[in-house]
Amino acid sequence: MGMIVPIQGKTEKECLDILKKLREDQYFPYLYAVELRYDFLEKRVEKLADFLQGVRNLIGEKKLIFTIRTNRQGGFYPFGKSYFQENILAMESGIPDYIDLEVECGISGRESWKECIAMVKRLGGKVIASYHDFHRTPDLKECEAILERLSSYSPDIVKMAFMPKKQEDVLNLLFAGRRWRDKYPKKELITISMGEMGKLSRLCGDLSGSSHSFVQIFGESAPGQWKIEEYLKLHRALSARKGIALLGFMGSGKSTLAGQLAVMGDLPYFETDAVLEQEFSMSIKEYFQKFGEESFRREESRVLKKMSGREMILSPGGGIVLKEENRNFLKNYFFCVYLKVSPETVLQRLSGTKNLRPLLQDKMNLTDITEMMERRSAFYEETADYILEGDGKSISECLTELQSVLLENAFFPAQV
Ligand SMILES: Nc1ncnc2c1ncn2[C@@H]1O[C@H](COP(=O)(O)OP(=O)(O)O)[C@@H](O)[C@H]1O
Ligand SMILES: O=C(O)C1=C[C@@H](OP(=O)(O)O)[C@@H](O)[C@H](O)C1
Ligand SMILES: [Mg+2]
Repeated sequence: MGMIVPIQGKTEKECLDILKKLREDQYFPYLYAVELRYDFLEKRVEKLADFLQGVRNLIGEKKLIFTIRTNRQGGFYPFGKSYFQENILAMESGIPDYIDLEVECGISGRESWKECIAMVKRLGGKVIASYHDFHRTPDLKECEAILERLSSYSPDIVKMAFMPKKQEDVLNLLFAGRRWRDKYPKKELITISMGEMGKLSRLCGDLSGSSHSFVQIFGESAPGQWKIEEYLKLHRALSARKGIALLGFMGSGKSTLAGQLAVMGDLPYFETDAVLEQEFSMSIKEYFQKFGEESFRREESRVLKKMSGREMILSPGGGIVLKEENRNFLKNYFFCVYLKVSPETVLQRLSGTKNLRPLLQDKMNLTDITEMMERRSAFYEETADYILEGDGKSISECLTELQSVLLENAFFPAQV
């Protein structure tokens, strides 16, 4: 789960000062995004593009969420026509990555939201369709209906935050999110049960399907937010997904990158192939010759199932995703990165290698590699939490990208 820090300065200068402090903070590399709560500003910003550029200069490549929380949904901005205008103006600067748009469910005016969302997208922005109630939690059925209504606007992220009055409220919200996420596994979701009672909801995204959590460094923007240092520790302890798995076709660089990543993160490193080679005292090539692929796949799955519950870097064989049970296991226990490369890259990297893959023995040509890759690529994509486009990137470029993705998803070991 990626951590998002809200910025709530009352003036432009205060926001920029907070961001300067944030940039120097030891936890800055761990952030997924910074949320600028525009409604906290006491005065409308005259030169919004300049202000946002100042923000961007301070946060570098971190994602920026521009949020105007209105007085209808727990914020300070008076709802009206200018709500849409300010959001569009912000996006016209081309600087925010996301615009948070409060979507009113069950009232007329759907067209205004649709228009605004279309405009944000046309300007190159992404949309978080959000819905908050700081006083209550709707029942399970209504939570589910709200999620459907929010997703009917085709936003990039759906966000729902409610205040619980009883324990059941927390569970209902989480359950509604879980069901929604199972229905739309590739869509992103943030579900929050607020206050002390709901604090667990901010930590258990693996269970509830929630992708990100708002945390505090300089004070909370909504009740129940964890302090970043608490969040990092607790999330790691509670999450079933403790490992990091590198997936991809033969030659995509799994073994190479996993080995180096393990050193960088001081983590144990496992290769399903190496475990099997040791167990059977023979190379993978010899195993294929003696026992065939079917037997190899059985043994490979067996070894994989032993790899849960520990922090580690895992480099499985490229064919691990062929079995559904393996894909599910990987999704449940690992943050999965798909190293995506073209058939040309595979051919170039594996031609002349001593470690000849048995499945490519008579197939070291573009046509056969392409065909085999096409049979697998949907499985890699389905299993991946992140896709790293590897063509043309050096090993060290891949490592740098991997490290920041893992930090931003609270997966790399805390060095703080
Ligand atoms: N980013 C990269 N750029 C260039 N060569 C690479 C890169 N990553 C891996 N390689 C090389 O490609 C070959 C296959 O890499 P390997 O890690 O064994 O892949 P896999 O485990 O996915 O089959 C090795 O010779 C390795 O040095
Ligand atoms: O893709 C595959 O089916 C295989 C990939 C190999 O590992 P690498 O992906 O590390 O080459 C190895 O497990 C075996 O030869 C089968
Ligand atoms: Mg390998």
